[in-house]
Amino acid sequence: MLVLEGIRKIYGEGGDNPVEALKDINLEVKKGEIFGVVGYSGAGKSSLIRCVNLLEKPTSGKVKVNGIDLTKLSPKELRTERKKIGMIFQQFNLLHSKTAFGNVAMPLILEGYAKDEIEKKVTKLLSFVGLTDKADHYPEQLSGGQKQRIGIARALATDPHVLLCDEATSALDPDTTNNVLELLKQVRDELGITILLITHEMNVIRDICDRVAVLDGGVMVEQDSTISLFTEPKTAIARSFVRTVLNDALPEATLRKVLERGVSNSVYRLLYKGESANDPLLSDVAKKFSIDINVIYGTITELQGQPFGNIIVEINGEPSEIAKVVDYIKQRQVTIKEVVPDGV
Ligand SMILES: Nc1ncnc2c1ncn2[C@@H]1O[C@H](COP(=O)(O)OP(=O)(O)OP(=O)(O)O)[C@@H](O)[C@H]1O
Repeated sequence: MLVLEGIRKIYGEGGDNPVEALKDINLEVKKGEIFGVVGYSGAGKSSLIRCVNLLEKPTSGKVKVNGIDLTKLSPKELRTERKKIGMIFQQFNLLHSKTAFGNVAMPLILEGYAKDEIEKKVTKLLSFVGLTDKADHYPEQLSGGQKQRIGIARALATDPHVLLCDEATSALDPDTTNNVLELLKQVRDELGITILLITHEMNVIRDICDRVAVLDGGVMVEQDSTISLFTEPKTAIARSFVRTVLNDALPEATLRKVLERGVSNSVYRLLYKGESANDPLLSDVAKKFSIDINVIYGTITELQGQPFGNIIVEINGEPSEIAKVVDYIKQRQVTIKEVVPDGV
């Protein structure tokens, strides 16, 4: 549905201080998917999302929407194709002189829709975003969450196939963020719209994204399903993002203390996904093997509606018996990794 091929963006090319903001970005967002790009400030997120609708022209590379390469189109053709791409912004970008109704109507007025058609469409969109009663309110009379709902309704006015979200919840408090994320899920589930979002907030990725890419210094360093990235991040930067919402690092001092307790103990991290999170694994292990097992730390959260357990245990026993336990746990579809001092 949305394909980026070899996207590079260099600001000030040919000048004294060129900035290479994007370096060979390749990604494919499937129809009906919610895809998140996460990165720290300056990673290139805004450049990337602006390259998708050609608000920023990529220095090289292709941007394909439904197989059409937008970089090859004439200005007129691009105007037509752009209607298939809606966008919402961190600061909402509403017109202050227009009511909620007027803001949502704006793209339709620009498209030359008839008055009764506009009336019908805007009424439907305001109802979809739950703000029918705010139709006559001006932006300054709306809360941040309501403004973003109006922004979403406006973006949907031209029936886009893709919705781009530029830090759409970064200006909102946690409760309002959840409400707006729920609405974005509804946009995907009920209207079948594909969503590409950029954010620096890992909770946004955890709560609504099917897949995620990590951007660092203009390079896409990791790309995976959300559940895999949370459970098995491969790069240090992905791990640090995951830890902003799942603070699962065992303090070094605690780890050393546990390891100093006995000569024959080891510490392991167990990661349970999906159904296996509900298995009584630890009590099975304690019954089957001649070891002692103690939980040092444990959480169970939800990722993509599936339970995800992250537990750190101390296992006391003979090394050969511990090795058998590790094998047994692996067979139960649970990831098990030894935790060592100064490890990750
Ligand atoms: N118009 C511009 N001219 C020159 N350099 C730019 C321009 N826009 C962005 N940059 C540079 O490109 C790099 C990536 O910036 P970008 O805004 O895309 O990152 P970001 O991840 O969105 O950061 P933030 O979250 O802070 O907005 C930065 O080094 C930035 O200074």
